[in-house]
Amino acid sequence: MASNFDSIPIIDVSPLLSNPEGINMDDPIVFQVLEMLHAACKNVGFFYVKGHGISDTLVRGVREVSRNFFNLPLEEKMKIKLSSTTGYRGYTKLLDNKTQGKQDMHESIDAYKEFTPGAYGPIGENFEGPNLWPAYPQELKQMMEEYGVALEKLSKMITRGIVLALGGSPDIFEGDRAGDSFWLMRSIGYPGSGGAAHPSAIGCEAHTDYGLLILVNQDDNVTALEVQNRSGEWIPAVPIPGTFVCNIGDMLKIWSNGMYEPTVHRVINNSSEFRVSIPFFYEPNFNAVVEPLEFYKQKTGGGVAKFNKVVYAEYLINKVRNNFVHE
Ligand SMILES: N=C(N)NCCCC[C@H](N)C(=O)O
Ligand SMILES: O=C(O)CCC(=O)C(=O)O
Ligand SMILES: [Fe+2]
Repeated sequence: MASNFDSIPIIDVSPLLSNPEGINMDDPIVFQVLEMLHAACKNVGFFYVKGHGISDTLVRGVREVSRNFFNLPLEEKMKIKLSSTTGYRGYTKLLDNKTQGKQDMHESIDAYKEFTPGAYGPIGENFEGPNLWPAYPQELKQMMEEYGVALEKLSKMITRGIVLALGGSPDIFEGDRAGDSFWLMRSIGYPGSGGAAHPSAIGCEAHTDYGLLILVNQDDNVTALEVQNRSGEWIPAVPIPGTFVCNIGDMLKIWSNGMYEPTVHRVINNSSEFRVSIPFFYEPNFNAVVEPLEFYKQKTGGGVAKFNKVVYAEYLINKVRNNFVHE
């Protein structure tokens, strides 16, 4: 559970990425990184990731190109409108996103992992693609696709680090669990309070995220993401250039039998600037059956499962059906 943290730790993950053969547990520097990952997941549920190896050009580029898209006239943006008939892929205008039943002061483009129609059975039909990309800026599709590949790899390595920290098998989340992650990436635009929004409008209502691990690529010049500690105080995730803000999701709580719990967070853009952020949601496989793992049951609660199992696709569709004002 979140402690009374007053800041969000910064973790340099480069030692986890430097060995192409895998993570070298005998390296004392690696060991230190793993300890930090465990402590951050356990006490805060959030940490900054630096030393991730993803080029600044790509990280800034996807934000700039997304910003150029959000600057287009609404009519143009609505050409790629998200609905229940587009597999929940595409653009959603201001106030049409809902979090915890409240309308959010943000607009977004959602892109999920693409899959062959039929591959996930009847429930999978809800999410059948393809992703919808705009004609302008024409480079958005290619940049986001490159970004998705890079972020999936990074998420996988951080997830391995979290498991290794307690001495688990590094591939515990591979295969049927998250080896074929049904990831989502969202480009999000939050108007400044001088713009379309009224002052202090909630950009994204307080919530936890659904999946395994989330990496947020946020603008450098606006502080808007806030993370709640145990006393209920909101701790700002002040942008640190060159980092991602990483947090854990609901499914990691179940898999880890409560060792790690997601932390409530929200977004309020009180600045006069339009803010862009791009969370990458690293999720279980679409059809994953998520239940407390033996390894974590031994580490928590004396081998007893504290949570019932969940089929990720069912959990997801129940959430997503309530995420939009219009379909
Ligand atoms: N597949 C996933 N993870 N979707 C999460 C999107 C976030 C929706 C919204 N902010 C909410 O939290 O309700
Ligand atoms: O924009 C952000 O910084 C985070 C957004 C978020 O929490 C979400 O979309 O789940
Ligand atoms: Fe979130």
